[in-house]
Amino acid sequence: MILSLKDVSVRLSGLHILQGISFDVAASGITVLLGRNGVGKTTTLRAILGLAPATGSLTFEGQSIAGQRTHRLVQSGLGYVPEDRCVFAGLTVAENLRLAALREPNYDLVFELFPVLKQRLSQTAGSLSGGQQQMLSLGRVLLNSHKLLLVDEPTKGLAPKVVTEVAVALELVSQRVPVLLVEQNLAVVRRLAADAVVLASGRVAWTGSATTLLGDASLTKSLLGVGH
Ligand SMILES: Nc1ncnc2c1ncn2[C@@H]1O[C@H](COP(=O)(O)OP(=O)(O)OP(=O)(O)O)[C@@H](O)[C@H]1O
Repeated sequence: MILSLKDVSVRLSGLHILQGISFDVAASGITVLLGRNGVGKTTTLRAILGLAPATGSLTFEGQSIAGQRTHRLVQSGLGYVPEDRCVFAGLTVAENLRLAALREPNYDLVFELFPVLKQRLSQTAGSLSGGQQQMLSLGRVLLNSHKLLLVDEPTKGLAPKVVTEVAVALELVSQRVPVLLVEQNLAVVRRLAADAVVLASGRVAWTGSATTLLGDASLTKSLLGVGH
């Protein structure tokens, strides 16, 4: 495992959003974090990154990271792709990438994974399709070497064909770097995820293989409230 949470709690505005959650993230492939709307998935990612005030134990590569400042966590190898596709709409693809680049950016990797970005370097990011913007968002993080990526709902609001493109992109990314993925689209989860963690009412309600979870219709319905 690369990341471990033990008894992590978060209170926001007096509400006990995460109530002592524990789970591990595998050192390779994709671990998917699931749960109904508002259950605390984004808050979990924010707690890992030091962006939400958490108590409990957080261990990254065997070292405690509880209470560490966000910039230190990023320096030590945590990458974050937030839900809102943080691209600068008025800047070109090349400019977006240049702004994200730290020491020794790996443009070759980004262009190998997402050739479309190389073809559209001089196009403004705002005029890219939703899927292309998501690839730019992932590309901006992948320019710099990370040991674990936290990716929040990358397929949200995308058309079905584009969802598949982003899923393929994530699959390629996960061959290079492990990913903790928040994803609501169960077809994407089925395609990508080896391990699943389900949150419910601020707690971990289930952990196991995504295939097992999605293969059990009544479990999926009771945990996620959806049939499939
Ligand atoms: N800064 C905040 N102050 C107060 N409450 C908050 C704050 N941020 C989030 N919350 C609440 O915490 C709960 C969990 O939110 P969070 O965004 O983590 O859920 P989520 O599982 O990612 O939801 P979704 O699937 O809808 O994106 C929600 O009820 C939300 O309203």
